[in-house]
Amino acid sequence: MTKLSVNINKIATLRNARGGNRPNVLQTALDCERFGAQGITVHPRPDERHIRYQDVLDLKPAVTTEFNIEGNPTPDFIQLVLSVKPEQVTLVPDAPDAITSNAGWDTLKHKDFLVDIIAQFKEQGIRTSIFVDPDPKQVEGAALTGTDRIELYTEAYASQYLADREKAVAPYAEAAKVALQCNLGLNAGHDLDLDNLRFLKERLPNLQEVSIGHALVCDALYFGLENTIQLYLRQLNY
Ligand SMILES: CC(=O)[C@@H](O)[C@H](O)COP(=O)(O)O
Ligand SMILES: NCC(=O)COP(=O)(O)O
Repeated sequence: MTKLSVNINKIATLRNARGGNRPNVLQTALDCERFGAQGITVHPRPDERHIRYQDVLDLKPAVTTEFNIEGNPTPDFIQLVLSVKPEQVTLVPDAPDAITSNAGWDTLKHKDFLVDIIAQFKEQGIRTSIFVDPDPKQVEGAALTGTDRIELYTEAYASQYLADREKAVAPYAEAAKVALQCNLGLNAGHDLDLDNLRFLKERLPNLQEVSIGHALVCDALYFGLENTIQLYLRQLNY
């Protein structure tokens, strides 16, 4: 079964907009779990535009499902993750000023760097995942870094889905096969929503986890958070 990890970045965006503590990020994470989420994902960016490092420290003792921390492995990020020891860390090659995540790793060019970073996390019992495009060569390169899993960057799938879903999913299905052949665990995320999620899951039988935030929080404005999480879980056959 594919697990749903709710990314709560945008809850923190709303909280930061007024400078107070409403919505309460910690309480929202606990409510997401109570509503059925099987994981909580956060992406503390260097400018702390939404999730702050303090949020990560506050969440760790309270989250009872899988805690997934995403980010570019800067020294500060590495220190934060090693101090918190989440169930999973997802390494993303984002530039500090990126408006959002916009590319996967070049696992061939950055192999030595990734091997070293991944080993540091695995030594502490933290599962590692690295963000990659659906390119078989990059997936094969990921296997050489020692990572436990890859996360397929699904923006291209989502942007093409309505026009031609078979064409959109094809590279991801191929990348998923290569991941299986390389004994890599498989996650996926970015721009997944209630329209495109089920088809992706059906075509990627080894998909273990999706992390979804932006669309889910937007949907919750209309359907409510509990109902929205249930709607996403239904797309994953729960
Ligand atoms: C890696 C990825 O695609 C998302 O997890 C990312 O966290 C989105 O970041 P924003 O919420 O800052 O757009
Ligand atoms: N890794 C993807 C994620 O955590 C959420 O991405 P999005 O649903 O906010 O685009």
